[in-house]
Amino acid sequence: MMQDVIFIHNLQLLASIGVFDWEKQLLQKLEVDVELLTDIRPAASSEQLHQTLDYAAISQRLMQLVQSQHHDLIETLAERMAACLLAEFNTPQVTLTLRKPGAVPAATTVGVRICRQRQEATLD
Ligand SMILES: Nc1nc2c(c(=O)[nH]1)N=C([C@H](O)[C@@H](O)CO)CN2
Repeated sequence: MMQDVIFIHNLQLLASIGVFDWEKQLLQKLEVDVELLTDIRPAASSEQLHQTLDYAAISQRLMQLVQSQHHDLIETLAERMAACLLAEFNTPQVTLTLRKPGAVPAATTVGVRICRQRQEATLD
C-alpha cells in the first residue's frame, strides 16, 4: 500500500479572496498545508528529483494558482488547488488544509480541510 507522504506545511499566500465587495479590493493572507501520497523509495535509492514530488514545484504551482483570479469562498479555492495537484503531479491522493487567519478576529484561524483522490486511483 502506498502510504508515504510529501508534505508542505504552512505555505503562506496572498490572495484575492472573500465574498464581500471590500475583499475584492485587497489581498489577504492564506495558509496552506498539503499532503500528497506517494512512494518515496525510487527517489530514495536513485537520488533523482524527477522520481519524487518536488515540493518546491508544488509550492510554486499553488502560489501561481492563487494569483490567477479572485475566489469568493475558500471552499472553491481549496477544491481548485486539490484538483490542480491531482491533475499535474503524480499522486493518487491529496489532503489539503486552507486557513484564512484574518477572517474571524475572535478566532486564531478558520478554514477547510479536504481529502481528494484521483478518480482512477487504487491506493494499494
Ligand atoms: N465557510 C465559509 N464561510 C465564510 C467564508 C468562506 O469562504 N467559507 N468567507 C467569508 C468572508 O469572505 C469572510 O472571510 C470575511 O471576513 C465568511 N464566511
